[in-house]
Amino acid sequence: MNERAGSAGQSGGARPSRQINVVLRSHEPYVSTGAAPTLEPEPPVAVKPQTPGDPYLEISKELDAMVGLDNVKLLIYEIYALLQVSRMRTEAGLASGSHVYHMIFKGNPGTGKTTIARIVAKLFNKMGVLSKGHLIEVERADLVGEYIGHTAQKTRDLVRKAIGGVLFVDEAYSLARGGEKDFGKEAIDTLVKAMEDNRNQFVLILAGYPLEIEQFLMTNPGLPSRFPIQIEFPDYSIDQLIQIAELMAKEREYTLMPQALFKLRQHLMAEKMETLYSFSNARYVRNIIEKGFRHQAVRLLHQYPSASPGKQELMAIRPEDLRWDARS
Ligand SMILES: Nc1ncnc2c1ncn2[C@@H]1O[C@H](COP(=O)(O)OP(=O)(O)OP(=O)(O)O)[C@@H](O)[C@H]1O
Repeated sequence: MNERAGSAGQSGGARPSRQINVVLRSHEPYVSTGAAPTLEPEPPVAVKPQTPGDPYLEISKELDAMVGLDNVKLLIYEIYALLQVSRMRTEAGLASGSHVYHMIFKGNPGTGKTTIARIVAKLFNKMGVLSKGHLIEVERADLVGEYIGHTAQKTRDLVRKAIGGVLFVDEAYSLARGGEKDFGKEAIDTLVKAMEDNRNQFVLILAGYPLEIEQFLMTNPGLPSRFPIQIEFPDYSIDQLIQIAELMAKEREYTLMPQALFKLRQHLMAEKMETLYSFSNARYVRNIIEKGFRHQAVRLLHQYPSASPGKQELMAIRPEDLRWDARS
């Protein structure tokens, strides 16, 4: 289990740098399709410029730093807009309604689900929906126990820890894999009860591979209606993976040299084709880049045994630094 706190600091600053031009049908704002929705004769949903102190400002900076995911970014903006308008409606003496924010994240490994869950937790905290805005990330082994009653206890303890934040259950479908007699069923029942008992006190996000999550929801007919927000995280294209690699390098003040980028692109094309659904997208790229930093360090120590190689060389990731054999 991982606990990852989402910071709750306020930000000031300028207008947002981007505008989302995806068009959604107004009657289906909560289900993202992953692909750009088909066009309707409606004006595009545009992100309103934020004023300093606007809670969305910091969130939008974090979202902008992520490559692609336009459908996800749009949905998060819609949630923000709904929360803002609910607040205004309350102030105007109108019914603001009680909304349910439990979510399903469908996507292959490394498509950004956990990162977005953390941003969602922060948004809800800044908007006053969640008191803490932290993320408790769990998987089957954290929830399921070894004897009767153990599972319910373990699950309840984790829900308690998640109060005020988000409980993120990765590979949620594995809870249903053993059928009726499995303790996973007890974990699901306990989670459902906790959603009723602790209304609006935590947000539950179930995440996993698209097909398996679909099957999971089908075998639990009571579940889908409890998760009104479903988001698809598409696999990244090769161009997006390259952009992500460049971003990861830039964040650490490294530069991927053109030949290194070419080598990486060739490798990603082959790897993606070979591994298909098990390809771990941005996580795979992160691993290669981080190994690249280590290989570069060893190379530089050998090439420049007695002096600093200089700033440019310290930054340059060359093709020989990017390796993907078992040893690398
Ligand atoms: N769109 C993106 N732009 C930049 N970096 C990204 C993007 N998506 C993911 N990453 C990075 O890739 C890594 C893996 O992302 P993350 O853990 O959010 O994926 P995940 O879908 O939760 O994976 P898994 O299902 O395997 O747990 C993280 O380091 C994250 O910062």
